[in-house]
Amino acid sequence: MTASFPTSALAPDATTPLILALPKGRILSECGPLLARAGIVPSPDYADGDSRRLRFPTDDPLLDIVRVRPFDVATFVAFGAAHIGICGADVLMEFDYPEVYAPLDLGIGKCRVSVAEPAATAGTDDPSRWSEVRVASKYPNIARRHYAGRGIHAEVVHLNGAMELAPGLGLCRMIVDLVQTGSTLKANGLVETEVIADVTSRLIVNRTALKTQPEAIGAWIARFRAALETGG
Ligand SMILES: Nc1ncnc2c1ncn2[C@@H]1O[C@H](COP(=O)(O)OP(=O)(O)OP(=O)(O)O)[C@@H](O)[C@H]1O
Ligand SMILES: O=P(O)(O)OC[C@H]1O[C@H](OP(=O)(O)OP(=O)(O)O)[C@H](O)[C@@H]1O
Repeated sequence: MTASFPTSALAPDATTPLILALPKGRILSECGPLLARAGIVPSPDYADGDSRRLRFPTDDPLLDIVRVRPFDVATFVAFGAAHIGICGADVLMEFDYPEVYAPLDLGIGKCRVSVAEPAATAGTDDPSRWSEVRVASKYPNIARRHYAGRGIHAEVVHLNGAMELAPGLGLCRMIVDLVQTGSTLKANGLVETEVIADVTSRLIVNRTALKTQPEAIGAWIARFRAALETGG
């Protein structure tokens, strides 16, 4: 997908802050220590769970943080609304934005994108004979690409959560979803049958911003790299 974006955010003057997009939820809590090691000190209300504010200054007048949904981080960065971000490789795979460059694996948010199906029927059919399959997923592009690679047309039912219910209720034959411990699959009578990709969170940057502000953005990449090295 190609993002065409306004260029105003990409070539700010020397006093306009860069914008770092962070994902709400589990990655945000996991990346706290990394942000601290990178020397990023958000304003105090950033930690206030009740605050409805979405954009926060930091102690660096040239860096602001925006807090967005995990799935939207790549889109904010691809369109140049944010210059830098942190998001899961699952999200990068799903959107596949050419404008997004992911220079660093942050090693947090480990999980995998997998295919799962009911334990009762797993292995009872030969998928190489299928021409189509109905799959429920929050990742329609990943799911379609995965099956297309095997010559199978995937009809994807797009769900945003509780995917594990779908096969048992007759909505689909399989699901493509994130698996970490496997406990959600187990609790819902499903088994993981294929791993499509291993996932960790990445530091991402907008390619045009990197070209127009190589020193500022390059310095942030270097700070995150150093923070990873000092974190062991
Ligand atoms: N067990 C897991 N389940 C889901 N996501 C995980 C897991 N482990 C790591 N992650 C990472 O966290 C990201 C999603 O975080 P989280 O589950 O907090 O958000 P979400 O439920 O997808 O968001 P939203 O509230 O917007 O629906 C994923 O993109 C993935 O990279
Ligand atoms: O293998 P596990 O450790 O059980 O983790 C996997 C579960 O975690 C995610 O859901 P999440 O908790 O984000 O809830 P959601 O349905 O709101 O996305 C994912 O969609 C799985 O349901």
